[in-house]
Amino acid sequence: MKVAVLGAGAWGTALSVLLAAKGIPVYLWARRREFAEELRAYRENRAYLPGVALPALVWPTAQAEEALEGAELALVALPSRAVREILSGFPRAPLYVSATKGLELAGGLKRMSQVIREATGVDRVLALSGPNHAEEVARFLPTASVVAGEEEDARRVQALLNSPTFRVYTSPDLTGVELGGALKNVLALAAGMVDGLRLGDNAKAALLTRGLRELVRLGTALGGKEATFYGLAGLGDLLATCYSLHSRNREAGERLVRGVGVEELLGGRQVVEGLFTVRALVEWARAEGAELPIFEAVYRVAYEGEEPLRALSALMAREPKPE
Ligand SMILES: NC(=O)C1=CN([C@@H]2O[C@H](COP(=O)(O)OP(=O)(O)OC[C@H]3O[C@@H](n4cnc5c(N)ncnc54)[C@H](O)[C@@H]3O)[C@@H](O)[C@H]2O)C=CC1
Ligand SMILES: O=C(CO)COP(=O)(O)O
Repeated sequence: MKVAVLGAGAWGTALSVLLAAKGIPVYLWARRREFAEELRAYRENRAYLPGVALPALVWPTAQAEEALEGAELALVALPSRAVREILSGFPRAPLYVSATKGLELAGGLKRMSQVIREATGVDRVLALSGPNHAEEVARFLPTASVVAGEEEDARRVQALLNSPTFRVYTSPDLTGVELGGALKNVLALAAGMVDGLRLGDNAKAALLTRGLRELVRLGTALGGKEATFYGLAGLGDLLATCYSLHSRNREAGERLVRGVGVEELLGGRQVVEGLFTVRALVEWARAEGAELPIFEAVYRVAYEGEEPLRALSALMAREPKPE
């Protein structure tokens, strides 16, 4: 058994640690040769997941052939904007699991499993998503997650990843599981804005509850199942992200209200997926005429320079209506 993990950021590293702890050899692919060498030398990902030792069974490499040759599956933990380009040029794996949380706008909104399928020509693509901060998973704190896709493959991946500290559920709702993971990142930006503005717990609860409603409305319109959005990959991940000090999306929301520009956040070392997702989503929604007031408000603050308080006041001033 050999697994390739593509992407040596926090999440790819945490998943590698998890698999290695189960005795499974992992080839962890990093984009830069010097970085793969650094990982091998220090046996620690000092840039993205400091303080966690890399087990001997994790072999960092920058060579795609070495990572993928003979691998039974590839776990994709790349930033969403890199998935298509990177996988297009790589040798194929028989089975892919997307651990990336994002959306692409290219001739319509695409989920990461669709991007992987298009880039590789491989149909067997699943998604792994849930309330899963890498910092906690890699330290073996109790965590639950969902692997979604075709039943037999989902069961296989469940058996591969499930461990005493990482409980994996299966789901047939690939669309819903992927959308939950991508859309909650936008609400985490909004949560960070509320935190940064010190608007209080009531405001945050209201925003997230109404945001969840918007997420469910959009997610079901895009083909996800309502129940999925109230499960681990929806509400579960929304809570973990919006109330966490680990979350890069929540933190980016705080930084936006402190006046940090979106270009700086987009160009940062760590990926802030919500900023890419909200851009894809709002461009799509405007073209389609879809109404997404909270997602729109996040977009206007991030990309159109609207004052965050003004955007929130506009939400409060909408026509009163039944819940
Ligand atoms: N960090 C976490 O707790 C979790 C992250 N995820 C998802 O996993 C994906 C990866 O996130 P993290 O591992 O947290 O990233 P990270 O922020 O820790 O690191 C970014 C990684 O992306 C690489 N990178 C940057 N630009 C690239 C490019 N153009 N091509 C290839 N690689 C590039 C960097 O070298 C680095 O390895 C994201 O979609 C994220 O939403 C999902 C669950 C948990
Ligand atoms: O998806 C995550 C936890 O489930 C990580 O969230 P951030 O990308 O905001 O850190």
